[in-house]
Amino acid sequence: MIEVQGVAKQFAAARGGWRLRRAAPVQAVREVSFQAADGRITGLLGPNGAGKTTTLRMLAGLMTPDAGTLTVEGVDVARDPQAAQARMGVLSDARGLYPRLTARENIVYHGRLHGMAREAANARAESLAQMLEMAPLLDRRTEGFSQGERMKTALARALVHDPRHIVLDEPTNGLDVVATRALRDTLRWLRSPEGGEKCIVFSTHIMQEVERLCDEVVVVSHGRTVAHGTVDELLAQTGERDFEQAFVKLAFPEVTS
Ligand SMILES: Nc1ncnc2c1ncn2[C@@H]1O[C@H](COP(=O)(O)OP(=O)(O)OP(=O)(O)O)[C@@H](O)[C@H]1O
Repeated sequence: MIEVQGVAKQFAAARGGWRLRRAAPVQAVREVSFQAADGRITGLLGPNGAGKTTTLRMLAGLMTPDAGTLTVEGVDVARDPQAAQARMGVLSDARGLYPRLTARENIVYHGRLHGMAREAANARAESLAQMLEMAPLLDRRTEGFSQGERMKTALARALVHDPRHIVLDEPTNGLDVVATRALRDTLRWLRSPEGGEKCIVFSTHIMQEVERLCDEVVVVSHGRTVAHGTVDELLAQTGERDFEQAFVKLAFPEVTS
């Protein structure tokens, strides 16, 4: 279970050009709260700039919140980032692969960072490659990989230590329809009892992604959680039949009221 309670994050924004005056700080996240249960796929849905990536970076322990708490299986991410990271697989927006290493080396290296023995990490890389249909890629250097190949490698790397919690930032970005379907199938399997009933959180601004995949939806707008529920609950709450219309009502009340 992942719990995010009242998190906030501000960035100091520097003004560019020859005028080195200070610009107003950016309040990227104002008050985001949600719970994500095991065996469920929870989607963080919001427009561009809503604060999704910043929230997931705080959850991954890559930056500390100014306020609020984030816990993974009860472990406070800010207090004990290593223990929280051991329980989490993170696919960040920047896939961040080492281009000179092969896909296998990228995956095994990550497993080693999580304390796995080389043989165990290698065996896991092989089984993940089968599951993600990327076996032919395993021994190629990742330099020059396509978006889809990069995503699969990064996902295998995130899953190498068999984490109970999986956090993905816009995982379908740049993927074609076949790769997107394969990713959806993988996430559904990871949610199932056979796949280990993982707790899966992912961010997106794609409505169809949420309708097809999510058990729970957290709508984030202007740095705040503005709604949380199943797709059907959000439709009922807004009195809409079309989810895109419901989302616009929830995320941009100033436009629709
Ligand atoms: N390092 C940073 N420095 C300054 N401002 C930042 C920084 N990171 C994010 N922001 C700002 O914080 C706000 C929220 O950004 P964030 O990337 O979290 O949104 P998002 O919901 O993921 O958007 P998108 O869907 O476009 O990726 C934006 O206005 C962004 O410009």
